[in-house]
Amino acid sequence: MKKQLILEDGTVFIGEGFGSDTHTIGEVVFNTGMTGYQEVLSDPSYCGQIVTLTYPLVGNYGINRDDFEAITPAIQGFIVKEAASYPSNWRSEKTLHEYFKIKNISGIVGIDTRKLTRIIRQYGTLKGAICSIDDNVESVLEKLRATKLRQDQVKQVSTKTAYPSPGRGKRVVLVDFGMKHGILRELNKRDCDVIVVPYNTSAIEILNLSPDGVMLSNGPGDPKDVPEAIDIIKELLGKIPLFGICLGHQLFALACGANTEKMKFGHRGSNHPVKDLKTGKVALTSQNHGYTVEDSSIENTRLEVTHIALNDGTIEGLLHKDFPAFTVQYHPEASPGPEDANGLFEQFLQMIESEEQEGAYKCQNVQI
Ligand SMILES: NC(=O)CC[C@H](N)C(=O)O
Repeated sequence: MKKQLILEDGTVFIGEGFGSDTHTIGEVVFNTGMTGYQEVLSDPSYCGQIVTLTYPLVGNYGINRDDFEAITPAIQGFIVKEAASYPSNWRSEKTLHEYFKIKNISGIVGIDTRKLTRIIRQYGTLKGAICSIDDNVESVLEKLRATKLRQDQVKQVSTKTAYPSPGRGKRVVLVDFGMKHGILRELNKRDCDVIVVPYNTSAIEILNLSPDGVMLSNGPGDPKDVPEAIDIIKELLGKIPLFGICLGHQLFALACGANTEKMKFGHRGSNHPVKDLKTGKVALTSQNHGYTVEDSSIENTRLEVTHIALNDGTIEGLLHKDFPAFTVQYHPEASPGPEDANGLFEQFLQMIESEEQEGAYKCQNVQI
């Protein structure tokens, strides 16, 4: 079935449909990774977004049972240049088309994704619709422009109930704002005894689980749409070691009095260079974000900028000057992408260890 991709600036692309035939509207964003499409399409941070990949060949190694970042994908649609009909890999169980059909997600193939990316880079992130070739462009455009994108994505993708992911090491409460399972895998790999909790779990409930440290996960949407999470982090700060990733980093910054702003087209890919300002070392990182911590807002806080993006100088890492807490805008768990920054999980565990030795952050005064 032929489909069209209509952008809010009026551009129309014609392509072939794959997956579900449902019409879909979302924010169109591009990812520059050359591999890792399965992790991208299942990353909950893309909730509400239609993703295009700049790399032209997609689906070559199929879809397997192991590489999901979440079991239920939250993306709104997928735009590719070429989707492999005959994947070749021993782990492959389905084609992209079969998977999208089962999950009822709309895809479009045969699109000039480089042209599309140039439009997004020039215009900024914009709304788009994937619909049937028979739909009237003017009426789709009218609907598209009138559509207000949802603001409750974190609520949509966060777990509804807490669950354990056991280990024999440090006890970590992982707050799920739309967690990529890669984060949980990295913690479990280091033998952490993890309890994953919903995004709106109160600070008291978290502390009553007697964690040694708290992780703030990645997640979709604008951090300012989750004020309850900002309040929870404010309460946790200084009581327990904290480590935040991506949305967790942005929420932490807001909780510490800094500000966040929307970027023109964001950072999404697995090849973003980030500089550690202390060591001068550069790591290649996996990224997926459309918001950033505003540079000038750091001045009046107790935060120190530890990392910056080499492509545009935006903030990529923060450290609290008074309390054991640090966060990064990029993804040390990779999935997909380079593992240069993987050591941050060790850094988190070392931070917990040294706080324990000092005996400073044993949760005193917590009411049960
Ligand atoms: N991966 C993430 O956690 C993304 C954070 C936030 N939703 C953004 O787009 O900036």
